[in-house]
Amino acid sequence: MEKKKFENLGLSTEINKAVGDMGFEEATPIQTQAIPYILEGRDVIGQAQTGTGKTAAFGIPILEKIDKDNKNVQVLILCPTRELAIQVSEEIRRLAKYKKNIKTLPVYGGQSIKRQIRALKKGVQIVIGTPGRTMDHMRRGTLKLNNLDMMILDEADEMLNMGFRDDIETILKGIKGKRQTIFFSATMPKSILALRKKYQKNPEIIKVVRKELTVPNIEQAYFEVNRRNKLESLSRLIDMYNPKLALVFCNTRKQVDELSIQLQARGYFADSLHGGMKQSQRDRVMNKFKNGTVEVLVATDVAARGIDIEDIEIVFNYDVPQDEEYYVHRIGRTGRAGRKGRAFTFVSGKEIYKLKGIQKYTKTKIKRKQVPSASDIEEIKMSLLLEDVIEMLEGDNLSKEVKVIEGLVEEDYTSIDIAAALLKLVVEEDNKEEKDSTEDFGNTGAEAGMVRLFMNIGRKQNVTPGDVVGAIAGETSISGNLVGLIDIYDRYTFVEVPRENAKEVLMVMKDNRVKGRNITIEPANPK
Ligand SMILES: Nc1ncnc2c1ncn2[C@@H]1O[C@H](COP(=O)(O)OP(=O)(O)OP(=O)(O)O)[C@@H](O)[C@H]1O
Ligand SMILES: [Mg+2]
Repeated sequence: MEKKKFENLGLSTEINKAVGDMGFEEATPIQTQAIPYILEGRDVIGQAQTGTGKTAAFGIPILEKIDKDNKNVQVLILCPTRELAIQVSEEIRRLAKYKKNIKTLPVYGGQSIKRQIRALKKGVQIVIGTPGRTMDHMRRGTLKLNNLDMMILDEADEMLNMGFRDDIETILKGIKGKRQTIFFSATMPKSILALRKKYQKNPEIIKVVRKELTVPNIEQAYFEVNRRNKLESLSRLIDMYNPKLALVFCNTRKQVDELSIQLQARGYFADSLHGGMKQSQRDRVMNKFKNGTVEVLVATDVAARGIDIEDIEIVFNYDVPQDEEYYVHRIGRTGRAGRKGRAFTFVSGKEIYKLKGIQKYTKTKIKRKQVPSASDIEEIKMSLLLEDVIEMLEGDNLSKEVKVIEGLVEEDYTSIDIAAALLKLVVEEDNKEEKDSTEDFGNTGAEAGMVRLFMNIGRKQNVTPGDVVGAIAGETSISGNLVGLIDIYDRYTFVEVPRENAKEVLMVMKDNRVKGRNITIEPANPK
């Protein structure tokens, strides 16, 4: 496919420098094709696979076109989720690093509107917003779009979906005069293309998808599992592949919360992300996921589109997605910018038909695989270990170690026996470590020195976090030290307590002694 050096796209030195800092060597095909048209002022529809740099494909030309002496809003970028608005605005800021006097601002719900209003007043040229909050600002008159030159719909098919369409139309109606309109997405269903006449003039349609809609360097597989075995299957696959980060999609908020609690109880560093959470909580979880404190993020489709986190090595569809497009976007959270990735889908009962539909739509084959047994996992761990050994044999200087082994060989041991003994030691050590960490109160998803205890507070009572804290404090000696309650999800909750007090709190929970304010607390024991 056509690739080009950025220097040959006729861009400013500021942009070329920024792009170099970001480590981009060549423009991707969508960038090569879309940038010249956008610079020309044409309306564009761009479709390219997930993770192929669509953000910079519109970000670069808008930065080149901004009039930096004009402090009014010249560009509006609309995104379907808050996390995506934040991310797109960060990417544009990186691209604008050497462009002086260009101000960008993300505006989204859940963040203080006053702060956004203050920032808008100071003069902003590029606004990146979610539809709801953008409309809110337009109504208040704090976002004026009479100088707008360009409007971009990132994830355009989602934005023009029924759910968002009224908002988008209201926004469009509020914009007067000339305007360049640009749509980008990895999926462009026909129903959306049919709408283009309504919103665009003579658009250039750029399509750089190949035969299949999904990215070829993502290994796609499905597992036929009984609903009851999903959790165990997920745990085994995570243990087997040991991904740096994994993203697990469920279809409902309730399922997200339940699963993330069950994973935490099994000792995984897991957490939830969905639209029912407070924005501050969503931000905290996203940051923890990006820095690796959370390794397994369980999410609804709020995380399906656009999110770009390098270390996501596996995407799981714990539930088969409702829409075929969503399959493409969900699995596209891995295998970005040419990296490899894996996408595993759990299928139970009749869902196999949905999977057939997905394969037809994406024009890809999803292979059937078996969930590994416990002994498979040991074997696979061993072979992964041997891969590391081979890598070391090829790359590292081992002369010091070689000398030690030579000493042993002189004592009449064969090098094969020595290697086997070392392998056994490493595997045993590895298993021991795992056991230690599960005995350590099972679930330590917390910061250093803190332990998270998982509990079942019972479904019947209407309990508040205060009730639980109060109840535990009343029965233990650590009232002052009880640090926090991480929310109540349905009938489950966590407390974070200092490590040295964990045993005491756990004992109280185990004995089921806490009956303060009519609450029964016990350590939960999910299957
Ligand atoms: N020319 C390039 N060379 C290398 N990396 C790039 C290039 N352009 C963009 N990237 C990086 O590739 C990653 C994916 O880019 P981006 O998020 O824009 O993908 P996308 O096409 O919008 O995907 P999605 O459909 O999932 O939204 C980002 O980390 C981005 O910084
Ligand atoms: Mg994108």
